[in-house]
Amino acid sequence: MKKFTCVQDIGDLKAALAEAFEIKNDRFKYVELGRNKTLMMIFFNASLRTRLSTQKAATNLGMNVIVLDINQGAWKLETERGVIMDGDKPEHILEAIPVMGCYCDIIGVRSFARFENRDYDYQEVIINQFIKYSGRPVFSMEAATRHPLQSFADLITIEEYKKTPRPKVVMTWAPHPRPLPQAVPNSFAEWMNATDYDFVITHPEGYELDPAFVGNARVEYDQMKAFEGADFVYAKNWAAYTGENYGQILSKDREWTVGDRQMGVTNNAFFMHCLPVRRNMIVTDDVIESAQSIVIPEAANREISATVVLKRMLEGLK
Ligand SMILES: CCC[C@H](NC(=O)CCC(=O)O)C(=O)O
Ligand SMILES: NC(=O)OP(=O)(O)O
Repeated sequence: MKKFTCVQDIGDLKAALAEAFEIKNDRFKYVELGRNKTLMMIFFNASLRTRLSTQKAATNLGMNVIVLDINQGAWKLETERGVIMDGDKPEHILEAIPVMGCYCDIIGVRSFARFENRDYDYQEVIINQFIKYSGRPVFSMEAATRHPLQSFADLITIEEYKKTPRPKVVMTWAPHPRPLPQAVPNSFAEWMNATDYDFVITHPEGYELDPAFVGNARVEYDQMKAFEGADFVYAKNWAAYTGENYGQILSKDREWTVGDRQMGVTNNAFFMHCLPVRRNMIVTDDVIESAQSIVIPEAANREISATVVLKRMLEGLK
């Protein structure tokens, strides 16, 4: 595996799930694979789960780990080519990336959408520069349009908890005080569309995601109707994607906050969220603390999804 940025990069999902459950059964099984190999994790944005679970995954495989928070201690980076660098950025990313590649064997990158220009974000400029110039295998730790490590963990979790072969999975928008990226919902939709689940997306009008990610999913503007008979509810906020509204908040309607009212029409659905979550904006205290909430096992599976991806990258180095 030379890159991991999207569902296609993991290949056959059934094989990937089998590998995940094998590793979950013995997470140190491949501890020799990463001996004397170094993972470099580069964060342009904050993180808790990705930072900790990916570092744990690397140690499961016997790797050394270097973590760099680009905005704390490193030189401010110019990311645009052709800019006259007479401002407050002493280093260009096109030098920094190959230099970082000198000190490691595998690179993970977190770089959120900036919401300044939709084309810039959706062309994945930053992570694609790492893929092009680092000389190393690169995986996404959430980029501008996807979060594949999260989505792989979400799939593992649904497979562990589903009670029927083809569960009804509902991804619902929920209100948030800030404009959040479309990366998590895009990625979840991409992975759900790669399964044979009954997948539904529900959100207020104006929050339509990129059709390239929505695919064949059913879109329902009536949240209660969407929740009917659901086996899994996946809640997330995202800012508007369409046209001039890109990156904007169009609604903070707390009728969309997931509570007992909505969960009451489901098929005793499990509640999922990638975390961090704004309680009583996205979901009520009662729902996220209920027996149906699986947000903690979902977060725990981030170690497993990262271990599978790092294992495949290490195998590719041989
Ligand atoms: C894994 C999720 C990362 C990120 N979440 C946030 O930025 C939340 C920040 C906040 O709640 O203020 C997002 O929505 O993409
Ligand atoms: N779900 C997730 O990626 O969490 P962090 O942003 O804390 O890494």
